[in-house]
Amino acid sequence: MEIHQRFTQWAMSQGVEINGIAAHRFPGKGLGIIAEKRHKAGDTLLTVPEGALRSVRTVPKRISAPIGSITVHGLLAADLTADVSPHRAAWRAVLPNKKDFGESVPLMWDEQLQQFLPLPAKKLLNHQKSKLKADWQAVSAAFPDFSKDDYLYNWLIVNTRTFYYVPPRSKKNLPRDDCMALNPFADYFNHADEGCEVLCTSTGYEVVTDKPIEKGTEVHISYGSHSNDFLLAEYGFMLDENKWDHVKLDEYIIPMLSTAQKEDLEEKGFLGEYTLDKETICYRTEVALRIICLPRGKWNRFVSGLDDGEKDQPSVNKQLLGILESYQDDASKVIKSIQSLNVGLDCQRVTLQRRWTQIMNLLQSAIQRMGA
Ligand SMILES: C[S@@+](CC[C@H](N)C(=O)[O-])C[C@H]1O[C@@H](n2cnc3c(N)ncnc32)[C@H](O)[C@@H]1O
Repeated sequence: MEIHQRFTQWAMSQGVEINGIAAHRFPGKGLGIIAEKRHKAGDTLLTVPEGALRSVRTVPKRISAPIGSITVHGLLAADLTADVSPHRAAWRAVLPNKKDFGESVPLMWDEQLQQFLPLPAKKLLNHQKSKLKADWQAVSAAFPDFSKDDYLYNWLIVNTRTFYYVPPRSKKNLPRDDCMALNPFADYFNHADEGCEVLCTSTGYEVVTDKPIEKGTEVHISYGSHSNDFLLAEYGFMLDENKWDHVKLDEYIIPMLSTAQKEDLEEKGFLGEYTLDKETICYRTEVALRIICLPRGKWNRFVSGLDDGEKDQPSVNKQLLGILESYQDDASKVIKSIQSLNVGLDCQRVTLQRRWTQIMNLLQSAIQRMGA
């Protein structure tokens, strides 16, 4: 852990204040943060001053000027790729390596394996691919000596380690995707579905405990209310216990709708985003299923709140059950296909199977709740 001690010293020299926590290796998670003493709820564990962040404001002109217009993500990745400064060597030394990303992040997987990601993860992946392509086009034109491999590595560093950040006194409204900064030492924190509070103030960041934490246990923050498909596509991991996990039923419901039904749903703002979580199906799904199985007048009364829909619930449930069962059949076929695949790494195929098993479990719980 010598490199971590060196980095910790360096971070403190940049004004970072660390209270009773340290970097620690956790199996299956890389590095994370461990409590070195007992903390009570409301304790400030970490303060990172504005001046220690790496953001759009700290990118030198010699990097930004030749590139011109580009996302903040793409620019920070270019800045990291060019960075050989001894000043930040201690920080570079504690970052994950290319092999870590190669195993975990779907963007690095064989395309044949990527095809087996659940649709929401695949959509995020496609978005990443087009963002990366545009960023690399702009950066490689300005810096033809950069290796694509190094740029991709740094692009993933930015993707997996930045915090939401709006530079103070920004004149223009940055798009959400561009609000990001690298945050030394804070970027050691791993994610859980609930974690310490991360406060972004005008002077920097603070991490404050949300509950008492025992000495020797891992301390988490929450990267957001993310499903496992999101965590997998964006960060290359999934949680076993994730209260925000859900599956989308759009692939099954939308093809069942006629053009007129889609138009009606669109007009009322209910087309798509049909979600099943650990406890319920969402109201949007109820509305879509009812347009399929009820006469138009009844559907209108339900949507306008004149009918609570109780009497028609059995027909809706029957419709839903059929959908959940065919989704289950498909998921079990996907798992079998992954088992017979010969591409990619074992750990990647295991991750995919784990995700599809989680999906099967979500579907099974919903079926059981319906009393089927
Ligand atoms: C901000 S970094 C956290 C520090 C990182 N673990 C490291 O080794 O440097 C985010 C990355 O940590 C890993 N990670 C975060 N939370 C995790 C968790 N609960 N389980 C497994 N890996 C996790 C993922 O690889 C993710 O892309």
